[in-house]
Amino acid sequence: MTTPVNVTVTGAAGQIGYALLFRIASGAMLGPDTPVRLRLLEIPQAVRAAEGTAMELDDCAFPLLAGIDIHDDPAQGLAGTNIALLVGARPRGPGMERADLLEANGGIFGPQGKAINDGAADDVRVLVVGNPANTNALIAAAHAPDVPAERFTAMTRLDHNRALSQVAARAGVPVADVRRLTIWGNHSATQYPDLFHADVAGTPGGTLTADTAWLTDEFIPTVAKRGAAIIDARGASSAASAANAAIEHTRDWVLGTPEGDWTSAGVVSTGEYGVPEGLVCSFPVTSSGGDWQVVEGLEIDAFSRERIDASVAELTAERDAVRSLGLV
Ligand SMILES: NC(=O)C1=CN([C@@H]2O[C@H](COP(=O)(O)OP(=O)(O)OC[C@H]3O[C@@H](n4cnc5c(N)ncnc54)[C@H](O)[C@@H]3O)[C@@H](O)[C@H]2O)C=CC1
Ligand SMILES: O=C([O-])CC(=O)C(=O)O
Repeated sequence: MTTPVNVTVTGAAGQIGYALLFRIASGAMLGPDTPVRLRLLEIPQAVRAAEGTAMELDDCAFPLLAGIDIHDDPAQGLAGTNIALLVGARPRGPGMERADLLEANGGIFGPQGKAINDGAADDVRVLVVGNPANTNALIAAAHAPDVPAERFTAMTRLDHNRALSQVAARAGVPVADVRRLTIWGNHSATQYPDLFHADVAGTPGGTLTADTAWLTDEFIPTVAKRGAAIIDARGASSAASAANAAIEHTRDWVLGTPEGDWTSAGVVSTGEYGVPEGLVCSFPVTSSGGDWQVVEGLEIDAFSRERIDASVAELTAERDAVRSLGLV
C-alpha cells in the first residue's frame, strides 16, 4: 500500500474543520489512491470536541484513513507533516482593533511556522485559511526560514469559486464553462475579482465587462463582500464552502490544474505584476509538478490596475503593522 500522506488540520474542532476532515478522509483532496493520516491540532479546551470528531471519522470506516492523532502542541501536531491546513485562528472580538487581531494571530502563526520549520516533512505544503489569511501566511513563512517561501500559501479559492458562480449565473452558462477568472490581492473586501481575461463559454469576459454598472456595482462588491453576506444570512461564517475551497486548492497544488485554465491562490510575490516582493498576494496561478506558477504576461488596463494596487496597498499596510509588532 502507498505510504499515507500526513495532513495536519489546525482548528480541527471548528466549523470549517468539521466540513473539511471528512472530505479529506474520503479521498476528495488527494485522490482515490492516496491514504491519509490525519493530525488534528487544537487548543487544549477544544481537544475533547476534536476527539468527538475523530470518533465520527472512525465511524465512517473510510478505507483511505490510515490513522488519526490529536494534539494541542504545534510541535507535535506538525511533526512530519506533508500538508498543513492552518484553519484555526483568533476571530475578531468586541472592541478588538486590527492591530490586536494581528498580534493575537501572530501568537498562533509564529509558533506554527516555527514548528513547520523544525519538524515538518521536507515536501511540506502549507495552506493558511484562518483570517487575515494572507498576513497569517506571511507570519508563518517568516518563522520558517528553512522552508522555501513558495510552500506557504493563503486561500483565495473561495473568492475564486464565488466569482465563477456569479459569472455563470449572469451569463446563463454552466459553471464549468467559465474559465480563467482571477482574484487579485488580499482575501478581504479590497480583493479584485477580474474577468477581463476570462473565457465564458467561448465568449471573452470583456463582453460582460462592457456593462460597467453590473461590473462595478454588482459583480465586484458581491464577490468581495460575500463573506459578510453569508455571516448576515447564516449567523456564522462560510464553512462548507470554505472547506471545499481548501480541498480544491490543495488538490490542484498537488495534482495540477486543468489544461487551458488557471485558478487563484495567495502566493509569495517575487515581484510579478509590480506586487512588492515577499507579500502574500492572490494571483492567477497554474500548478504542475507540485508547484504553483503565476500566470505572467496578462495585460492589465487602468481599471484593473487601480483595483489591484488598492488591495496590494492594504497587504503592504498589514505587513508594516506586523513588522512593527515584531512578528515578521
Ligand atoms: N480564507 C478564507 O476564504 C476563509 C477563512 N475563514 C477563516 O477561517 C478561520 C476558521 O473559521 P471557522 O472554522 O469557522 O472558525 P471556528 O471558530 O468555528 O473554529 C476555529 C477553531 O480554531 C481553534 N483554534 C484557535 N486557536 C488555535 C490554535 N492556536 N491552534 C489550533 N487551533 C486553534 C479553535 O479552538 C476553534 O475550534 C477563521 O479565521 C475564519 O475567518 C473562513 C472562511 C473563509
Ligand atoms: O468573512 C469572513 O469572516 C469569513 C471569510 O473569510 C469568508 O467567508 O470569505
